[in-house]
Amino acid sequence: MRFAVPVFPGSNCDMDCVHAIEDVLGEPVSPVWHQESDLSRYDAVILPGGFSYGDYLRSGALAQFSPVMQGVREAAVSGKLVIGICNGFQILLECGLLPGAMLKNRDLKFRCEIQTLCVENAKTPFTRTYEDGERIRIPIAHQEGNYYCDQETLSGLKANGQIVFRYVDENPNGSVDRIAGICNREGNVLGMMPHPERAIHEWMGTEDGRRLFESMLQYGRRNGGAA
Ligand SMILES: NC(=O)CC[C@H](N)C(=O)O
Repeated sequence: MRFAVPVFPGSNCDMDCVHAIEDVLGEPVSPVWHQESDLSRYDAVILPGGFSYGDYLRSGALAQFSPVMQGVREAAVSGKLVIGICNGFQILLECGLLPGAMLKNRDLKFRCEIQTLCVENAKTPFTRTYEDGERIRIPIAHQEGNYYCDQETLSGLKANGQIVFRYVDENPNGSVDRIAGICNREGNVLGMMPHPERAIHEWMGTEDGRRLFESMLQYGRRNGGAA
């Protein structure tokens, strides 16, 4: 399974994502500069965290116009797996591949710490090796992770099983309904604020992120390489 990691000016978790795929899966993975627009040779896309375009205007607001987002849209529409982590999630919201918006953290502070999450839907291609209701520990690191959507959108997310992760012990950023990660209706596009790529080795303090990448590979293989 071939993974692409788009790199925007200001991305800073791109190589962590590349290492996660190499270390956990041993699958081919390439950083792709944001000016490329053709991602057709890849089976899955990981939009990494960071501060694309310096978070100017709003996090992810400018990155949505990078040429590589054309390739990301095509991958999403064709059913390939697309995951946005932190700034990647913010970009997916800005470009409309996922519903809702991100506000500044309720306390206006950058929060960088391990959080306990509940896996709310273990049937997605990204969570199939977890259990429904399982508690996992994954770090967050953001200042604009206060997920917001209106009541109608929230009802739709709940009804369709699109809430994939929720914060458990506390709500670190003030997100609606303690949301930490959501997917699209089809389930092939996931956005999450916590960083699974920072949770893949014991020395990182938690290895609970490994199974997310393993889930993607398992799903991709069952679907003939391409997800
Ligand atoms: N690690 C990240 O991707 C966090 C950066 C993000 N732009 C923020 O809201 O702070």
